[in-house]
Amino acid sequence: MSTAVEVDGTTEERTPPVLDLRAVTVRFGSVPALSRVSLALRAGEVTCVLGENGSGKSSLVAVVSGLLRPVEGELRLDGVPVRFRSPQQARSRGIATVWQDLAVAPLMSVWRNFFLGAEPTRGTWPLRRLDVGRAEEIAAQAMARVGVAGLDPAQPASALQAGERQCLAIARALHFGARVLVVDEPTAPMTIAQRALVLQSVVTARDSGLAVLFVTHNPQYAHLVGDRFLLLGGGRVAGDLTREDVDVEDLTRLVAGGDELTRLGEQLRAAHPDR
Ligand SMILES: Nc1ncnc2c1ncn2[C@@H]1O[C@H](COP(=O)(O)OP(=O)(O)OP(=O)(O)O)[C@@H](O)[C@H]1O
Repeated sequence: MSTAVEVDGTTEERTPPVLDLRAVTVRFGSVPALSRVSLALRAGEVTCVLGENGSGKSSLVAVVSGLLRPVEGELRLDGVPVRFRSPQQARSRGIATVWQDLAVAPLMSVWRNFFLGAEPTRGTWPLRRLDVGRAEEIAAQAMARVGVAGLDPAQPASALQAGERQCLAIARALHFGARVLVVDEPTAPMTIAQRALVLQSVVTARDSGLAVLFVTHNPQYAHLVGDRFLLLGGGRVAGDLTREDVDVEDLTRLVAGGDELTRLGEQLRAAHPDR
């Protein structure tokens, strides 16, 4: 089912969101980390979240991933209100998160990290055995799909570079049928080649029909892959723009004016202290 919306006087068909945040508020004590943030994530679309430190990006990731529960507002999955009690629950509903400080089990092989308990087996009980060959083949194919070709799946995960680790998590999400992919880009230094790998795998996920939420500090990277841009300032939505609204220079200017975004958020809060 799709809905028709008016865009510049023309009627455009838009699919309904997979995941919809409606006026979500999150507080830490009396500090509002997010204030009435709304956001619709659609299949085959990358939504980039941008904002300076403390603007609420991690809180937004935590809400979507089931780590934080909003005090106000709601999440809807396929139009139905949901309340995730844990990241496991969000994951079981098809929301895969690639955390900023993503951990891998460094001494375990790449394929073990890929399956993490969901390994393929062969034979029937009581002779059921782990099918290592098949597991390696699937992991290697899944990694190649996100742009990491020719990888030895038997090597320890510690041999992977930072971007490849993120790709491993994205490859898992694709293989296990996630519908929403949340990528919180690491702020730690990464080579351009590693960043490019992550961006490429975000595009692969989008082209495979996932709804992608991509959190980044970098407007250039955002503009390379984003269909929509959510600008946060002081926990509020300070801008919700599409590719048609902004070119990369506009986006860079808006994000570089992070202080302005924060001030705007504070002004909005002062104007509506009850919200
Ligand atoms: N665990 C916490 N306890 C108290 N306040 C918190 C906590 N986590 C975040 N905050 C506050 O909530 C607000 C939003 O923080 P958040 O970490 O979501 O921003 P961010 O945009 O992800 O920042 P960064 O880019 O530095 O990670 C900030 O004012 C922050 O100080």
